[in-house]
Amino acid sequence: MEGSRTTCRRRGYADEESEVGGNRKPPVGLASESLTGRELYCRDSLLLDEQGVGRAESYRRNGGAASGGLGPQRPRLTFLAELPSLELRGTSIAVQAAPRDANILSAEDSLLLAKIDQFIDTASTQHDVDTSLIRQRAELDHEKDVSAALCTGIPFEGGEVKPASSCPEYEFVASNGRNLVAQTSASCPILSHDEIDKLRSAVEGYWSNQTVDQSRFRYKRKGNREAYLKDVIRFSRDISPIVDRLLLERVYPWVRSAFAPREDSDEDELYVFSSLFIRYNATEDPSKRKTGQPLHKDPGFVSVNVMLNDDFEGGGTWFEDQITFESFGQVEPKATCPIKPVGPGHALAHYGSLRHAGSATTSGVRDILVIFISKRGQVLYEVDSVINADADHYCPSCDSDESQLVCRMLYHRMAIDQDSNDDEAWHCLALTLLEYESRRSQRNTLELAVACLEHASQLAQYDGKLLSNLAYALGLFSRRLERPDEELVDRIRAAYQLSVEINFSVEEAGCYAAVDYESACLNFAIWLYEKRDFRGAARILSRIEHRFDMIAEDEPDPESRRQDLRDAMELLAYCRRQIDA
Ligand SMILES: O=C(O)CCC(=O)C(=O)O
Ligand SMILES: [Fe+2]
Repeated sequence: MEGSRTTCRRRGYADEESEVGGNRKPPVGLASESLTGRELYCRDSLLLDEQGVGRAESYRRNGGAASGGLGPQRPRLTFLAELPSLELRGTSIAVQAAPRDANILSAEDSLLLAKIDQFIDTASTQHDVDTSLIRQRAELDHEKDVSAALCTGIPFEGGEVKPASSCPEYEFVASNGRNLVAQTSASCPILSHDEIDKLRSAVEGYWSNQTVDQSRFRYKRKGNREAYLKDVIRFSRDISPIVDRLLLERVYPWVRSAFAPREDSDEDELYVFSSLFIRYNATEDPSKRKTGQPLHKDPGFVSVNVMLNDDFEGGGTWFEDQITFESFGQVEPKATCPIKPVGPGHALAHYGSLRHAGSATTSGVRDILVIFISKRGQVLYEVDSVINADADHYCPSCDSDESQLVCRMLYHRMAIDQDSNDDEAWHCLALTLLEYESRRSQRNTLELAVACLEHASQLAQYDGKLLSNLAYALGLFSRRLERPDEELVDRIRAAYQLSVEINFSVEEAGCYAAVDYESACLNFAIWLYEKRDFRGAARILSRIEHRFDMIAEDEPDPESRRQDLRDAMELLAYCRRQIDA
């Protein structure tokens, strides 16, 4: 749940003034900083931190969902297969589907990884970083996760192979032609009405027993709540048999059948890494901004999302893969319609690594139970998510910012090792390289970062944030060239354009993407302004002209969003004056 990759933090590496057309001055009235505000999205924590909790909890609080591709586990580094080709021409991008179910790299990608390894190797020697400690720590963390899950009393799958009859009937909801989301069939709810009633009243009891609102999710709205399943069980023991039955007789057999043919090993055993009741409450939301979750990946292997009621409007889960290139420019139901289970007691199940969002509940209250299923033996399964969440303080032994950055690079590199199709691992690695580059300019760092971003964009064709960062990095790259060629300029334009359209589609689907959308528009416009394309810049900026009213005070950082919009409006006014002149 929660968290996701929404946050944008201004990064300090874009201090250049415009050099286009000999105009080295910012436009009248526009502070030079605002022109340098090309942001790199960073995927660090969105949620408040707290000490002394197990990782499954701190994960949610820290916004670990922001990150790590925790997809199906695959063997470590294997080589050679085709990755999709990304062609950017004009403003359209033609992409072939990524072969997600193979952890395989082309010779070219292996070469890229070898260069990255060499880079990290040199940097860790320079900064005296002990890379083996990092690996050990990740393994230890995994052991702690499993022990913490054992302590909850929530049952693990066990070794016994269940009869086929115990698996609920289900069908796949095609997502871009691939079988990635399953839903239970109409005749086969996984919870009865009676069970739902018991679970909901246990949660209500748990909540009403809390003297203070303990919710720690930053995206929470007034009236929204969440509760860990394990805490609710501790509060109300009589729901234990319902949970046991749900997991042992329904959820585990379903996840097995749909996503995980059984391997012959204990290590393969499924367990609940974390599970939460979530209440989206649109009736108490004073901002009327509705209530949902921004795009994110989940921790673990497969997520099961159980519907507990249906007397609300809006809501549902929306998957980034529902976007198609054909859908831009038109409101296409397939792209904008979130998926809902067929009724209360029914569920969706999807790979945790499939980026998704909770679409806004527009009226009433929507209750769901989300269950994050992991595999016992996947030592590094959570590496990337936790690193994303904890990147800045994961390595207390690092005594400098640079050595921290080297640690982060290594973490992301480990995540790629584990799942070479983890687009966010490539993306995060690129951002870390860029940050390192901004502190310590070193040959080839920018090139490596761009190559990682390109690679990530082949794996995740519909990631608006990624495309904006790719365009930004390519922009940095092109400034270093004496004469950037047309093709590069076209690529930057196409990536920005696509980022804007994708973020627009995400909003159309009822999901929160405001900061991403506005930043993509602003960054694109700044780039166009630098090219003295005032009309183009004005066209893009006019898309975000009337959005001040959409900012609510309970957003994570309303002031920085307001500042971005102010900058955008100043630039828009300047561009319009240029057009009129
Ligand atoms: O609201 C939804 O359906 C999405 C929930 C979700 O993605 C989560 O809790 O991780
Ligand atoms: Fe989720």
